Amino acid sequence: MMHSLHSAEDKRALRRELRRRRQSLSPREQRDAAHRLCHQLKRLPEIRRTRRISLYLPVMGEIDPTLLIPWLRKRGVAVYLPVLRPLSHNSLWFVAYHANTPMVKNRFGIAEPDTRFAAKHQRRLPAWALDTVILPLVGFDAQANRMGMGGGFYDRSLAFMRRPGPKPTLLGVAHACQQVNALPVEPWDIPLNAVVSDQHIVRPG
Ligand SMILES: Nc1nc2c(c(=O)[nH]1)N(C=O)[C@@H](CNc1ccc(C(=O)N[C@@H](CCC(=O)O)C(=O)O)cc1)CN2
Ligand SMILES: Nc1ncnc2c1ncn2[C@@H]1O[C@H](COP(=O)(O)OP(=O)(O)OP(=O)(O)O)[C@@H](O)[C@H]1O
Repeated sequence: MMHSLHSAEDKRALRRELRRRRQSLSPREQRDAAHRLCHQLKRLPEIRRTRRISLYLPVMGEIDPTLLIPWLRKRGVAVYLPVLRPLSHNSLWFVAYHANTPMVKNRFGIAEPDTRFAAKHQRRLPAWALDTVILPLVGFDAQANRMGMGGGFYDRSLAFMRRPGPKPTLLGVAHACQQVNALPVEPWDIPLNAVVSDQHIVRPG
């Protein structure tokens, strides 16, 4: 693998390679990874005390965090999904997700709760109102640095983390095969509290 990423071109190439890696996992490997991830997550103190958590519906080989939902429901935890904000460039809202939530496809083809419904029922929150955010990662390193899809969606939505005030726990999740030696840290990157894979938990520092 590459030792350093000096250009945007290198970063794009690495993102492409890591996306290819997770997409080449078999359905069986995906299923096993999802179960192992769920097991790792349930052990985390941050998850055991969460009341409002956002996760995501997996696409294109992303590790599946949704096996956690029944366990969260039993504990009375409110579950949210990211929704693209219509009038705010590349940032996210978080909308309550239930079995009967009306869903629509966003411009990337990812199912998300219908915001018209969410607005009416006041079930739409900015990230600061959550206590845990589960982020889908394309790549991560041993320092828990992250690489996402490249849209800056989570970084923009979490920019408030730099200011005083309430701060959710940020947990990146990924397949173990998405780990690399080192990722470049960009000025806008918001640090994670941990990265959780199907095989281990990585904390920064
Ligand atoms: N499951 C899931 N949901 C998520 C994210 C995610 O990474 N995974 N996001 C995390 O940010 C947000 C959506 N961000 C995304 C950013 C880029 C692409 C994407 O597929 N881009 C295409 C090319 C762009 C296009 O189609 O116009 C690509 O890279 O091939 C998808 C989602 C919110 N929801
Ligand atoms: N807080 C911010 N304000 C303005 N632009 C931002 C902010 N955060 C990130 N960006 C922009 O978003 C773009 C994508 O950033 P980057 O490549 O780090 O995405 P990513 O972290 O992989 O994606 P994501 O956050 O969606 O998982 C960059 O061009 C960056 O300038």
